[in-house]
Amino acid sequence: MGKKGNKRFRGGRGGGGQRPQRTDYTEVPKQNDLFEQYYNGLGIVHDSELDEFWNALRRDLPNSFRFTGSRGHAVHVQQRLIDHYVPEISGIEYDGTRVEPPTAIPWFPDQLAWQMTTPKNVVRRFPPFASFQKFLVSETSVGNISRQEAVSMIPPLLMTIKPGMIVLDLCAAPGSKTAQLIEMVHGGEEARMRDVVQISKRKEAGEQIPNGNLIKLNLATNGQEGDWSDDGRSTGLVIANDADYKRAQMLIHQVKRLSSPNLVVTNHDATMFPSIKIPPDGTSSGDHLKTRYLKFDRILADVPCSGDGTCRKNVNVWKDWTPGNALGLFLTQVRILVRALQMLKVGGRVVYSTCSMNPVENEAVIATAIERCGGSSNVEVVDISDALPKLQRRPGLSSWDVMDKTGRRWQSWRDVQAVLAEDDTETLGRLHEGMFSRLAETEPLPLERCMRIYPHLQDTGGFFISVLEKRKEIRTRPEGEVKKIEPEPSIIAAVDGIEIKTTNEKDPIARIDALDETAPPHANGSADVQSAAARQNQEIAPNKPMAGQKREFHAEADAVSSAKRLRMREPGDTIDDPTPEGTTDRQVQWPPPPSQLEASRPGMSGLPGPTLTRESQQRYMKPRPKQPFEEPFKYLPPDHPELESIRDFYHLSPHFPMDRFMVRNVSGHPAKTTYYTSALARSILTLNEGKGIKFVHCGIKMFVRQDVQSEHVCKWRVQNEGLPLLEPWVGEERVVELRSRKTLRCLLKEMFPKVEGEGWKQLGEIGVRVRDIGMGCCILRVEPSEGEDGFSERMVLPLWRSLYSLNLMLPKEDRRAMLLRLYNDDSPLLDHSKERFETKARAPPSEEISDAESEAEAAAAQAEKTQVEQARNDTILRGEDDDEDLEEDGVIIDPLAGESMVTRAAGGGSDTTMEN
Ligand SMILES: C[S@@+](CC[C@H](N)C(=O)[O-])C[C@H]1O[C@@H](n2cnc3c(N)ncnc32)[C@H](O)[C@@H]1O
Repeated sequence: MGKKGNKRFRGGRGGGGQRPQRTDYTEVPKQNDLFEQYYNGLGIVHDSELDEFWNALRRDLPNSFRFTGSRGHAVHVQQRLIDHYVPEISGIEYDGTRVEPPTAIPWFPDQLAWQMTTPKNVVRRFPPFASFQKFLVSETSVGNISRQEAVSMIPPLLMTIKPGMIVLDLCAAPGSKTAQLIEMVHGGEEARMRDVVQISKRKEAGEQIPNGNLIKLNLATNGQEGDWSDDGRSTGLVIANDADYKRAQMLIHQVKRLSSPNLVVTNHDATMFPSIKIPPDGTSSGDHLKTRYLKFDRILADVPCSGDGTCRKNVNVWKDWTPGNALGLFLTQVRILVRALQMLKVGGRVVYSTCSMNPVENEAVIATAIERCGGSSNVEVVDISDALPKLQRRPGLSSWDVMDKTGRRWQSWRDVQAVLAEDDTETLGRLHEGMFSRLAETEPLPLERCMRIYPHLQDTGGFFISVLEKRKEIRTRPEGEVKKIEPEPSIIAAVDGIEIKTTNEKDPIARIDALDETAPPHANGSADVQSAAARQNQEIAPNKPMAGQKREFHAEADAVSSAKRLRMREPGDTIDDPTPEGTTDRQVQWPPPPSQLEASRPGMSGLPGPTLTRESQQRYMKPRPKQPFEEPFKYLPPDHPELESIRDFYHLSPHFPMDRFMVRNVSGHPAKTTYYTSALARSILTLNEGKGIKFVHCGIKMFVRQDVQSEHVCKWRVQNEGLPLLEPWVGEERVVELRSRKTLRCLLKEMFPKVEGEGWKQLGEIGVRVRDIGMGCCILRVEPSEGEDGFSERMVLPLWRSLYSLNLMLPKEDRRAMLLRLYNDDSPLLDHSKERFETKARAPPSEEISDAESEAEAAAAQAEKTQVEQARNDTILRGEDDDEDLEEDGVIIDPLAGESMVTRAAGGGSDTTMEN
């Protein structure tokens, strides 16, 4: 944990300049006439409930948190809360009344989410809470507890994710929902892997086990069906995307502790999320293998929104609420949802959510997106009334009115058109036909199947969720058909121009572009970096662009359109989809990769190309500002000498795949860190290299280079985050088994306990084993056992044996968290290396020690010193430095330090608020 400076959020999202002051919550009056008038008039709750509704919105939000990680592990941490802290807190009195202890959120499965009404500042400062506060801080810092608003936990629960599924989280930062998705994709993985190892060991021992039905033989998995094709490892994938690069980095930090090799993080505008190539399926079409693009089983569209449902924690909502906030986000929300539906498999589901209560951002978006996708025969609003039965909810709205930016209410688009005849475009600037309810239609959508959560129902924030299922491949209607009443803004006009042009084209590829256009490019060519909100503001800018500007946008957009056409004509590429061309997903890529721009220049491709102005060429060719260079992902050949040395030293089973290791540097040489990814992640990274897709993260650290003094010791030490995946396949030669609580406590508490001389005798049941095991990295395996001195939980930890001592290679914060949880011990750690080095420095040179002996000793001392430094680096890298980064982004490690875990940032959401 960082020690530098005050960890309380000081506002701002980095990027230089002065940090804004933190809002003094007591100073913001919780009152806003338009806000109250709009929702009172909408009738979203019965008149008799209105007082309760507004009173709840004005109260502070309870603190809620979730136990994270694999289910088995999360349950152990949760048990500590139940057994120890709940009884302890129940006895505390504050201000003369008994404190309410934390309670499990009733609708969340397995009691893995909790909430507490005691104010944060009381928990932080009132001494009787000190040990509970320490538990929360410690478990949060190591990632076992994640502070998350209760309603924000709902969308992933409605995604019905099964291990092995391909999942996309389109607006993912800061990542609290992504973390839930990752956990689901990895569900049951550890148990499956252990079973596979057991079975292969039994086979090796000569037992006759019939091939095929491994499930029947399972021990740990207890007959669980599912993701067995990769020796039990999860084959699923989570792609987490955010348009904001800094927030994408926050997300990476947030989910790092889950150590998923099945996670890929991208940085794109979701309205034009690029299509991702996957390997051909082996069937051929004519002379060529078909190019295939990734389609998703599940997509989460937790879109940027006005966030008025978060006013219990973001008090500025009271101050800043205007009807224009929602109106300004509508188009972006529709585009994101349409793009999600395009990328979905038939039978797959999109979960759309916002933390806004405004129907313009919710039901209107659902209806407009479904309409654009061809109606309810193509996309169904799923009935989720049976899901999460204990969750109090209200049905989606079927009719509503829309408040324009002056506060005037409109019942229907027809009313707007009537006034439009009088040319009142200034006031009505942001209204769109799609924002209005369609109750008058012959077959209205079953919007009551959407889910609305109001603050007074179960003391939460306000929230909206809808689950959509794709029934058929879709042909999206061009956005231009959704009429707007304002003068055409620049970019939209440009794209509409392209659409009209291309719709008349005979070329089917051009028609695909025309039919499927979901979002216009940005005026400044940096679509992916700019937030949708900022872009939206640009699009609805009332002023017409200057004529010159407009022409340039046409030229740029034409360039892209042409580049897309070229790309689709790559040799061997055919669209791998049985439905007619033009009806399905297409590639969206902005800006096009330089190679395509090269090819799109007149005369380069043999196809008619656009003429780019010099200025726009420069804009595409030069690196875009604020986009840090991402190191490439370079996979190592499985027979790379470094990998062979690893395989031999750790006696890795042949079942462990050696073709999924990669490094992140241009040379592709394993210099410092070797990462591991899932097979699908590898295919995606390699097939899409250089295609303009901005991958910003993938892979877990599996091995880190370590200085060693003996040539027989492997230079690659196992990282804790890679251990759960590797450990089942490591040979017994490098494993130390521990059974006693006392021994583990000693290893956690003491850094570098002595093994040399008689030191090993102090190390209990592992003493002889660690005395005799060769130097280098090994694995400490803690098996659960009955009895007082045993463990209820299985654990695996990296251990380093040097000539003199032994050391758990864990960051200090992990040691402390485990000591507190397993032993209720928060006394300081002991570092034996210091005293040993000091003693050695004081000792007079001994005449009896031979040169060879003293050389060996010096080498060993040096190795041990390196170990100490490495151990400290681990702590710094995973604790202090990261923490410093987080501070920059306004993330607070203290779990009770407010949901401003992340600062206000473009995007809104239950974890953030929209800046308008
Ligand atoms: C409501 S927040 C998402 C919260 C997140 N799902 C979570 O649970 O932690 C919305 C996010 O959308 C991002 N965003 C805004 N416009 C976007 C766009 N056009 N494409 C992708 N992401 C966008 C914002 O940067 C913000 O991080």
